[in-house]
Amino acid sequence: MLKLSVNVNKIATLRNTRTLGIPSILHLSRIALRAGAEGITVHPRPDQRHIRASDVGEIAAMLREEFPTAEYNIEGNPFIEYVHFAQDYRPTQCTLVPDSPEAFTSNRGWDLAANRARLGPMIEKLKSFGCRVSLFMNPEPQQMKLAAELGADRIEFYTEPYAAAFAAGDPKAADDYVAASHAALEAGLGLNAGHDLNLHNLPPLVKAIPQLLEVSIGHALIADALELGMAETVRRYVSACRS
Ligand SMILES: CC(=O)[C@@H](O)[C@H](O)COP(=O)(O)O
Ligand SMILES: NCC(=O)COP(=O)(O)O
Repeated sequence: MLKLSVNVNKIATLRNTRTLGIPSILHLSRIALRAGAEGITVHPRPDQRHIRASDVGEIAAMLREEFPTAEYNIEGNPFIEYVHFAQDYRPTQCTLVPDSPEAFTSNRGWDLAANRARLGPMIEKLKSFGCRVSLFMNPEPQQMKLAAELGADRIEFYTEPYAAAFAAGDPKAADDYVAASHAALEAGLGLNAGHDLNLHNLPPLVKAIPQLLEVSIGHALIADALELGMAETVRRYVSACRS
């Protein structure tokens, strides 16, 4: 069954504009998990623009104590601090992403041939911590065999191009992903997907690639949560104004 991992980066983005601790990442993660999400994803970036080092540990402790079957997915370029996160908190899954520290958001998958000397030992180290390792990848069938040879358990398709093509009405939006999924499955890899997935583009992707194991969704999900919660919230504030 396809699992949903809720990416809470954007909750931290809002929280970080004040020093009040609201919205609370822990509280909203609990709500997400109680509503049926199977996991929580964070992407702590070196500049701590959203998720802070302290969040990574606090979420790990909360999941361990309150939701022991939930999956914890930590994404990032495996610089030294990332490795410490994996070693200290033992997430279910390490998703390795090749983004530069100053990148606006994740914007590409790995070039495995160019990074094999770094990734091979890194994957081995992360797996020695008991973590599943997933590589963030463009839908490129020719790279899948090497992903498996480097020791990855899964790949996560970088779905921004799919989301953009879908939004533009391209009927072939998922075709490259389907081709790459065949190569990945053939190589023995599990399949995840993420980036710019939303309520509209997710169902056709799942239909095209029924073998998907996990999607991690943040930006659109948090935006939808604001929209779907706005009317009730305003009703309560109006009522508070009249009380
Ligand atoms: C790895 C990935 O696809 C990302 O979507 C990422 O986790 C989002 O990061 P930001 O929230 O920093 O844009
Ligand atoms: N791995 C993708 C992710 O965690 C969330 O991406 P987005 O939904 O914030 O674009």
